[in-house]
Amino acid sequence: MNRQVFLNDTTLRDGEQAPGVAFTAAEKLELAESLAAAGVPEIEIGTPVMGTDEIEAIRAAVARRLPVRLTAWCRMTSQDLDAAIETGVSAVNLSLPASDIQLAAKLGIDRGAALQVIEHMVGRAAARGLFVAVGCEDASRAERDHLTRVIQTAAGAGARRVRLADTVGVLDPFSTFELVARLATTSPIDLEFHAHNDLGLATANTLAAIRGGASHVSVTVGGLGERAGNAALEEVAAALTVLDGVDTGINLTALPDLAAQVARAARRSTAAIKPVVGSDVFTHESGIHVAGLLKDSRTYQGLDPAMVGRRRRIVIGKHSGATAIAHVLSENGREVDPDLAAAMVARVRRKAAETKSTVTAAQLVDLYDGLCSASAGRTLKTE
Ligand SMILES: CC(=O)SCCNC(=O)CCNC(=O)[C@H](O)C(C)(C)COP(=O)(O)OP(=O)(O)OC[C@H]1O[C@@H](n2cnc3c(N)ncnc32)[C@H](O)[C@@H]1OP(=O)(O)O
Ligand SMILES: O=C(O)CCC(=O)C(=O)O
Repeated sequence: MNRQVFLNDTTLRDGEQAPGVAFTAAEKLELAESLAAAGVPEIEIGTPVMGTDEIEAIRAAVARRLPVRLTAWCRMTSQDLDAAIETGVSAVNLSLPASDIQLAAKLGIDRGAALQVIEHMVGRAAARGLFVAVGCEDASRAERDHLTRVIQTAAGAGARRVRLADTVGVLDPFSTFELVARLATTSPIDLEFHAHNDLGLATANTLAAIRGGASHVSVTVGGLGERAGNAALEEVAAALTVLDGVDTGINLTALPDLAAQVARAARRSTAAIKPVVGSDVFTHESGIHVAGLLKDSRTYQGLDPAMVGRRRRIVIGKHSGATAIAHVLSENGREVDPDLAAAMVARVRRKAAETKSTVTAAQLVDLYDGLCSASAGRTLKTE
């Protein structure tokens, strides 16, 4: 794909909306600095209307003059916009529901009234010299022609971008592509897609949105966010690089540390199998895989760990074969006697099954030395 894609990281806004997550002002600032250092071009920094603490935290981030756009999330109300203006940010995302379900239940207004609110509030924010994005909450369940009218109204009033949110995570990559492609053909301004991961499709939908014409996508570190979270920054950045050759400007090698920093501040652990940043995603145990990898790493490696600042790791366990065992033993000063290889595989398998764990290098050496002694004893007896 030959065009630029911009990541809007919302770890500090939607990420912090994850249950029980509460970043301190200092953590918010440190995370904003790390995100900027990693090359993220835009950060949704928070929700000013939450009160003075949030306003102060955002103000502190603004004062750092980081080389990123800091955007404040606002409902489409004067109260929210005024709070955002107090923070000193240069950009706001003014959000209004787009679906009939949310317009009726939350605000008690219809589509026509929603368009009037957009025209008025976007005009007000733009007149203050702010970069204005309009957030269409629940766009995935909105009537399509209404979305087109929202985009036209927002653009006419001075908005520079419209964000289409799959707020409850009900799109799949096909419906995402269809939605975004349809709107992109007539949109006079940039489109952003904001995914949620309720069905495990956030990253896939984000990639589909980009194919459909979205120039911007919302992401969070580790996918942290409401309910099942958002599209993970590290997954989207790595996938765009590996699959589409798109340079997002993100330093991929910074992602593991960034994920650890967010996990610490969020008091959340990172799953071992979490793509890109999980502890085990570049670790191999299966005999067939290790034997292949040792000949050519491309056999079982779709993402080069070095690309994201990680290293391949080989461990010994229930599924190890003779090649892997010989390899690890050789690294630990033992050259395996070919006559003992099969017996060694059986011993390793038994040990791993008993301990329900991997076999450490020290344990492996012990097992091998024990096997050698037993074998030497048998030889002596037969002589
Ligand atoms: C999908 C998303 O992620 S949306 C973002 C969600 N983020 C948050 O909720 C941030 C944290 N929230 C808060 O701190 C508080 O809810 C506040 C400060 C925003 C509002 O607090 P309160 O005044 O106590 O309102 P409360 O939380 O009870 O209800 C939300 C109100 O916002 C209104 N509202 C919701 N979305 C919008 C919108 N886009 N535009 C205008 N009003 C809206 C609701 O209708 C409701 O109004 P009501 O009290 O008249 O019914
Ligand atoms: O309207 C927006 O800006 C997006 C809000 C959001 O986080 C969502 O709808 O999931």
